Amino acid sequence: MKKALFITFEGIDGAGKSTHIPFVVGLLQQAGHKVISTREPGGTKLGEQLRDLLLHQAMHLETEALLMFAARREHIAQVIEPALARGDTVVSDRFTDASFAYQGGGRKLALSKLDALENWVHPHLQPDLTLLFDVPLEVARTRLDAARDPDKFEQEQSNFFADTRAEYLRRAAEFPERFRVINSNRAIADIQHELTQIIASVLAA
Ligand SMILES: Nc1ncnc2c1ncn2[C@@H]1O[C@H](COP(=O)(O)OP(=O)(O)O)[C@@H](O)[C@H]1O
Ligand SMILES: Cc1cn([C@H]2C[C@H](O)[C@@H](COP(=O)(O)OP(=O)(O)O)O2)c(=O)[nH]c1=O
Repeated sequence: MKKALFITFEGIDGAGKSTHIPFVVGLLQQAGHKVISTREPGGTKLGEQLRDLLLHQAMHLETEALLMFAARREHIAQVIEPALARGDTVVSDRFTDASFAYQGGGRKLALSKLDALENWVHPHLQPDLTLLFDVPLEVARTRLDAARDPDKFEQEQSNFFADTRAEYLRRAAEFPERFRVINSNRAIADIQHELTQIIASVLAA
């Protein structure tokens, strides 16, 4: 049986990660994996209700962090762990690195509090591979302006995204064994070429 993988997609809003998820899911399926594609915040009925609050309702930054992890707890229990236990591969549009980047980097919640939540909610679960889509802020902003109405996070100022991006890159340097940083300021075909190589090397490992 194929080894079940847990793969996460990360990046600031507008970096292009959602664009590439179907492509990577296709690569994994071609390699014989059954793939569960999911997202955070969300992925469960309760999680999607929490997502709606998180993306549209102003709240204290600690409430925001706690609700992100509450949604994650449900997501792990109902979706991620059962899928991995069945031998399915899980692809998630964001996971805990997003809490460190947005609530920690962007909003300045103490990283020690996020460490505590992570150790509580998933002490033994980490992604096998985290694809970090990295672009300059102005590129992300231009893409978002052209694409959609902004939610609560997407309305933040550029210094918020500079700090969010910096925390993502700091974590990529801290956990090089699972992170791959992808220069997302390129043609989609070039990014797909790199993704094909990364997935091939992970599947061969
Ligand atoms: N490499 C790219 N070059 C040009 N436009 C892109 C690229 N990647 C994504 N886009 C466009 O940018 C917008 C945001 O992409 P999306 O994948 O939704 O970003 P994210 O999920 O990271 O917020 C979309 O309109 C998408 O078509
Ligand atoms: C998972 C997670 C997401 N977020 C934020 C990042 C995004 O701005 C937002 C929703 O993520 P996302 O699904 O990437 O938004 P979209 O579909 O609009 O591209 O939630 C956090 O702040 N902390 C978290 O832990």
